Amino acid sequence: MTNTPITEVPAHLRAAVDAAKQKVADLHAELPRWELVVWTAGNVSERVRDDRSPDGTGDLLVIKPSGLSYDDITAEAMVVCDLEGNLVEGDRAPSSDTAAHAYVYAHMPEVGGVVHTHSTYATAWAARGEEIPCVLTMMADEFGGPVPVGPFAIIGDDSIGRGIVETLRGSRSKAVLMQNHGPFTIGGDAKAAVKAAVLCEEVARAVHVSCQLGEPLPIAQEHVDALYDRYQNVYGQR
Ligand SMILES: O=C(CO)[C@@H](O)[C@@H](O)COP(=O)(O)O
Repeated sequence: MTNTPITEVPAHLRAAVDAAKQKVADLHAELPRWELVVWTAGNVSERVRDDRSPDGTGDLLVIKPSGLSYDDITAEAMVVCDLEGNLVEGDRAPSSDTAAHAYVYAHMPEVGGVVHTHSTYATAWAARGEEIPCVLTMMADEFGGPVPVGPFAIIGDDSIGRGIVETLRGSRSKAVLMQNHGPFTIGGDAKAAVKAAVLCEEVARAVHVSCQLGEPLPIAQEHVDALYDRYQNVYGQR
């Protein structure tokens, strides 16, 4: 994605960026709350869409600064980057996973939020490079099938982001287990991506326990499809 560098938050995005900073700050508290992280090992971002750039090149992302303790996270501490991962606003370096988040936003226009954790059970499946089979109705509901594994990729360039996109593009899953690393999740906004991270860890744990007891039973594809359709289109308060 080539576009003129964004050197400051445009005036017409100021209010949306400030709202996203508060939302992303608040959502980081959910990571320790649901025991998805230790220390600072997780991050949440949200896209801020620029309607004046229909090709998405003016969109921004809001994410935490790298290494910031969850106890110290405030809206004011959040940083803003463009979709190439360049810092646009903030006085600290952005998350070390910013390039991955940015690559997802740049190549999956429907994605509005990205989360990365090292939650224990999902990371254990990632260490084995094994997808989580769709043997629970909760998996059919939220992921529409198995939780897939993405390629081994070293942090530092767009290879993690590329692996996430290659794995999730065309998949119903909102979660990918990056081999030997851990889960990344996506959603229509940051809250949906956090929910996917919470449910990914829950099903990773439940299926792991089931595997200790014996062979989990698969769910027929027709039932997976029906469960996914209901949950995505009917479930909850309308
Ligand atoms: O997994 C890694 C580094 O390998 C990161 O996700 C984790 O340490 C969190 O880094 P940030 O504090 O977001 O820079």
